[in-house]
Amino acid sequence: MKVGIVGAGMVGSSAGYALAMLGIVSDIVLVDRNAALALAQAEDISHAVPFVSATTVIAGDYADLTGAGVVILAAGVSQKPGETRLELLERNAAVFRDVVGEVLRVAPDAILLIASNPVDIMTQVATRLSGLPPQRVIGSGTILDSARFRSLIGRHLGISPQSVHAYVLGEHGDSEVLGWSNARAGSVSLQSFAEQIGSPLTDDVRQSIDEGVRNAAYKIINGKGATYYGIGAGLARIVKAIAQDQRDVLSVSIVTPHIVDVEDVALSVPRIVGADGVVADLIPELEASEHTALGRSAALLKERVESIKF
Ligand SMILES: NC(=O)C1=CN([C@@H]2O[C@H](COP(=O)(O)OP(=O)(O)OC[C@H]3O[C@@H](n4cnc5c(N)ncnc54)[C@H](O)[C@@H]3O)[C@@H](O)[C@H]2O)C=CC1
Ligand SMILES: CC(=O)C(=O)O
Repeated sequence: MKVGIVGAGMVGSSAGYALAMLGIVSDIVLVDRNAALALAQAEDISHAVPFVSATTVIAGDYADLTGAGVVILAAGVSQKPGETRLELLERNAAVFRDVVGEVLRVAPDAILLIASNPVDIMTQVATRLSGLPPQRVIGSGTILDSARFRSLIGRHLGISPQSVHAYVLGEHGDSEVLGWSNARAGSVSLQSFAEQIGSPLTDDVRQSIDEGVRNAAYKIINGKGATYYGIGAGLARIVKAIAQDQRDVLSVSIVTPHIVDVEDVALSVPRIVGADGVVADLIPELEASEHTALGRSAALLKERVESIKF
């Protein structure tokens, strides 16, 4: 499969690097309005390829995306220290008005994989601009937040994050909802396992994990200006599910007809991802407080998406 990446900055190039390291696609094409940057990133990534895979990595123009199975959209501006994701909306919506049409002109059958922030709203913008079915316009959503959640739970319990099954729901942003009530260590409820090993999930522990997940991006951006390795790996993980028709359960964002009391809003719940994009949703049973918080998150996103013209 050929994968296109529009936006060859930190996120786009990290996704390209992660994909090249996985070695699961034949071709990666990087496109950026800064052609020199795209070329430099492609060259650099291609020099890592001989160590692990045979993926061809080039820089190109939109025409070079012809035949792509997936196109990642990581173009636009990113947060400055202290800035929220939602503050990027108008600028990145303007970028998508140019980019989405260009991509579809040459790759009408591609699944669009959205990374640019605010990712849920950009997913809804891309869905509307493209006219594609929502299942084929997938935002990375809370895949990164779920990884952060699993990582912090795993650390607390002393088990691998891959053995923690836990999802962050709703917005990829400040209103996100950590799904504590559904979280599992292996097949055991988190609370039960934590008590068995004498490391209970006290209110303080939960609070500290919640803050660690919710504020991760702010802390990293303060420290090094941007986040990119985590989302790069997350995007590669979604491409793998599509390229290999894996039907993996991943928390990703698509326009969802109905969630809590909100209609037609893009946000994340666990969904099954395969060759045709999102194949089905796994709407979790939530505790009352989580259900209310998910409704608030959905309503906030809906209000913001209705505030922009596209
Ligand atoms: N979904 C997620 O979990 C995450 C999303 N992000 C978001 O990803 C986006 C990219 O972030 P970075 O790579 O750090 O930014 P960056 O500034 O390093 O890269 C953005 C690239 O987009 C290019 N670009 C801008 N307008 C363009 C256009 N019209 N056509 C083609 N290329 C264009 C720029 O030349 C630049 O190279 C941001 O919106 C950021 O907030 C960042 C981290 C995590
Ligand atoms: C920047 C961003 O969206 C993140 O790292 O979560």
